[in-house]
Amino acid sequence: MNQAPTKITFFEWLTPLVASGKKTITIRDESESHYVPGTRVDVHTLEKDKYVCQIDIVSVEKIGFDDINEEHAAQEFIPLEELKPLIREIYPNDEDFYVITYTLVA
Ligand SMILES: CC(=O)Nc1ccn([C@H]2C[C@H](O)[C@@H](CO)O2)c(=O)n1
Repeated sequence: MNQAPTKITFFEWLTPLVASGKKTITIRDESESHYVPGTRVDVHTLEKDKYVCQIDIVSVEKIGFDDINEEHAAQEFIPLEELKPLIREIYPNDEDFYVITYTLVA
């Protein structure tokens, strides 16, 4: 049986939003969707693998690209008109994504 992942990376420029508790979701492709609700995960920067903080995974829910909306943007703490192009840039060929909801560990 596969183990639940214990680490997630974010672009360095996004990590202050995660560490402050302002950003409460991330939208990833299938390859990064295997987080398990109820587990605790270490946040690192993607670029330098620097430890940032810990988060608890709340839920992992499948979503289509076209269904990403203002509510997701608010939870991402990124304007929707920036969020959707960013996701397209990271994942140019995907239509199905996963909303990973988490809480910051104090
Ligand atoms: C390896 C990789 O893809 N890392 C990612 C992917 C996405 N993000 C952020 C960017 C947006 O806030 C959301 C939407 O995908 O997640 C990231 O920080 N690192």
